[in-house]
Amino acid sequence: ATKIQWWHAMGGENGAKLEQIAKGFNASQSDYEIVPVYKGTYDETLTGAIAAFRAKQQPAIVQVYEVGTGTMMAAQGAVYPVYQLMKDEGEAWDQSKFIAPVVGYYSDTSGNVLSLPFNSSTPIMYYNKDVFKKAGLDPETPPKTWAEVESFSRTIMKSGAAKCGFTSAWISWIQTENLNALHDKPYSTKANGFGGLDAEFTFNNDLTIRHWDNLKKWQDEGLFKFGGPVGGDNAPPMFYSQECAMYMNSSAGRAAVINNAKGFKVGFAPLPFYDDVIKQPLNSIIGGATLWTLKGRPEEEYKGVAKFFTYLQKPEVQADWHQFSGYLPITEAAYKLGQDQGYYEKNPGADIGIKQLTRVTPTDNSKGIRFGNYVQVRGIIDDEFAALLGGKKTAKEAVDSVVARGNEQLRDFESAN
Ligand SMILES: O=P(O)(O)OC[C@H](O)CO
Repeated sequence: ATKIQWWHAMGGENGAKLEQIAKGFNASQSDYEIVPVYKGTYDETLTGAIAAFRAKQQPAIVQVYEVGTGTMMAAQGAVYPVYQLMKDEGEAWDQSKFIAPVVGYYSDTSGNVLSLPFNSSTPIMYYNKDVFKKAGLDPETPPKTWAEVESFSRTIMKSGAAKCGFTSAWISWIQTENLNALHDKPYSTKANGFGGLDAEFTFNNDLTIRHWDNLKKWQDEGLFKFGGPVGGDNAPPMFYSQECAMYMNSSAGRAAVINNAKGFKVGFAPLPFYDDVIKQPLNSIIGGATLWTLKGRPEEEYKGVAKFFTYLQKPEVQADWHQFSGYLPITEAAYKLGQDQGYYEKNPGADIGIKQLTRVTPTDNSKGIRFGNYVQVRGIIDDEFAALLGGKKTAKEAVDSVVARGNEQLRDFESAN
């Protein structure tokens, strides 16, 4: 069989499941063998794939997180657009199968989806129902607003039910990018970067500054515990050990929550918002990743890639992956299959992400973001957030600095492309 490398960034429960999916495809035919290779975090996987391409060592398939989309789209000589691949290899391709927010996020200016949607997510809030009960809070009523997150956290701590109110993974994705989308604030000019490489960041607005300032104050009071840079790997254990009562992370944290949050009941809720800024928050934006096909591999591999991509779109494969991991059902058929199976009734909260993502028609501010060099910008966000938490900068200084340094990255990318 022709071997086809699939570089990916899925560790833990979801990584094991991804390997099963590859095995499922390999067992379904004998011409091709998909070989999954774990390359570390999303930024390590993307950086590694770019280096490999330059060295002519690239895999046929690489999983790239949503914020790497701008970089991949600009790398025209390196990527083989999925719609083109499927056409060339005679495989069926119908973009209307995918849910609208996914198509919107991954289409080029002509409306073509360039990479295969595979694992789209959106951030949600997980909370410990037992701790809520112990603190005298209603376990069926999670906080809706940031004011409630603050007051519930204080109640929880004062009652001794838990040591910390809340933690969060991904300060960049959840507490900065999604924060602005939910409140209908532009993240940059040019429709959050969808309108061109000459976009400039503008998210150093009152909302971001106020929120970062609150996070610093809440940290100092002990209500909030920082989960660490990049994805915030320290956040999940603080929730599993019942140290923090609430926890914001990707909907795809679900599999690990189910596996690790032992001995207490978990509730699922939408992300909180500031109700004096917006009465009803907009949709959250998607995260997770898509599968990009890279050029320059032997011709026979591409037929196998196309067949594998057809396999991944099967409703039963997609629904199984979604239900196991917490990634969204990214095709309408996979969502419907789950409904017909009674999955959402049997698993309350499993559809929080999809509902939050599709609750309104997205505006230019909530459709997503698209920038080059965004791996670097995420690094700058983490740097400046650390400076804020360490008391070296005020929230305004930190956020202004992210925007100034981030804009340098955008200008570098613009001149190189
Ligand atoms: O944890 P994931 O896979 O849902 O991804 C989270 C963010 O989208 C990464 O940018």
